[in-house]
Amino acid sequence: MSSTPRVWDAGAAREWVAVPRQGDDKYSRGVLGVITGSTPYPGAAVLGVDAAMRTGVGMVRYVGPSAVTGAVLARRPEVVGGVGRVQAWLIGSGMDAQKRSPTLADELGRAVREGVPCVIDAGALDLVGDATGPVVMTPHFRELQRALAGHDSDATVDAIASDPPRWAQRGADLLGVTVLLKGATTWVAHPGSAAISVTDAPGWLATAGTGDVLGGVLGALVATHAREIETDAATAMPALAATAAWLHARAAELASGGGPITALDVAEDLPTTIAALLG
Ligand SMILES: NC(=O)C1=CN([C@@H]2O[C@H](COP(=O)(O)OP(=O)(O)OC[C@H]3O[C@@H](n4cnc5c(N)ncnc54)[C@H](OP(=O)(O)O)[C@@H]3O)[C@@H](O)[C@H]2O)[C@@H](O)CC1
Ligand SMILES: Nc1ncnc2c1ncn2[C@@H]1O[C@H](COP(=O)(O)OP(=O)(O)O)[C@@H](O)[C@H]1O
Repeated sequence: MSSTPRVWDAGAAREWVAVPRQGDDKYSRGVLGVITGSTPYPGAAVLGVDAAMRTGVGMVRYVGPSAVTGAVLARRPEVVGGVGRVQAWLIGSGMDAQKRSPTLADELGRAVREGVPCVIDAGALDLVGDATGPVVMTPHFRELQRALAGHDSDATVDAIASDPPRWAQRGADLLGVTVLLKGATTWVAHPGSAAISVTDAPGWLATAGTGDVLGGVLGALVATHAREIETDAATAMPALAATAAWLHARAAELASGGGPITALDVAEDLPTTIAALLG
């Protein structure tokens, strides 16, 4: 796609944050199903779920091993455990695709084949092609290289790092999904559309777990825009991805104030960031 990339800004982001309408209840606002985390990486589930709830969503249903569910509930008692009806899925953060149990493979397979929008991260990126609903995938450079390995032998980590917008677009075109490519600048690409950039995130964001927080933000935005996605997924999915990256960057800026941050700091500053945006 040769069109000039669009730089996402506050005006654009404001259009894609769902404010509860009078008469809404938790189900009409949207429910996010989450299958993230694992015994080696329980924190990824905690971070993503906390970020999703702080972005604003009717409810989160979490599905995972009992020890990880315990960690999620210890941080967020509002979460409901177990499978149920959802408007979107967030899957893959804090998982290793090489170590997937049959039970987890079954849960992930059912989620991606349900036809609802999916945010696919880290250890579930190999399932992008199995999804039957709209998908936004959220790789960093190494993860995009792995996802494209069977499609384009030129997709090396160095090549992706040297031209992220080109490779985000290539990924979107080859895989037929929205790609949010993480890095110092975040690039969002969708087949046949101009790329979007999200700039000016603080370098302090380069710390463990901030990608898991971004997954939660995006999951909440997707779950609360089911109607818009059903009407026009090609517009909604890239706009929601860019809005998630924009909120994430601004929350990081607020949390940082020029100093170091942790991933949880970013999640904690999401409500204030959203309130300031809605102003
Ligand atoms: N709190 C949580 O639960 C968190 C959970 N997380 C979860 O972890 C999972 C894996 O995510 P990831 O991005 O680390 O995976 P991946 O792309 O395979 O990278 C591995 C590459 O890194 C490199 N490498 C390693 N150490 C290095 C070093 N010291 N210095 C330099 N290089 C080093 C290593 O290189 P090598 O050692 O092989 O040479 C290899 O190339 C994922 O599911 C994510 O969600 C994270 O979000 C964090 C918080
Ligand atoms: N140098 C940087 N400047 C600003 N943001 C960055 C920089 N490096 C990484 N990020 C952002 O930090 C997050 C890191 O996500 P990810 O690589 O998935 O880490 P993790 O797996 O530890 O959560 C992404 O949102 C990415 O865009």
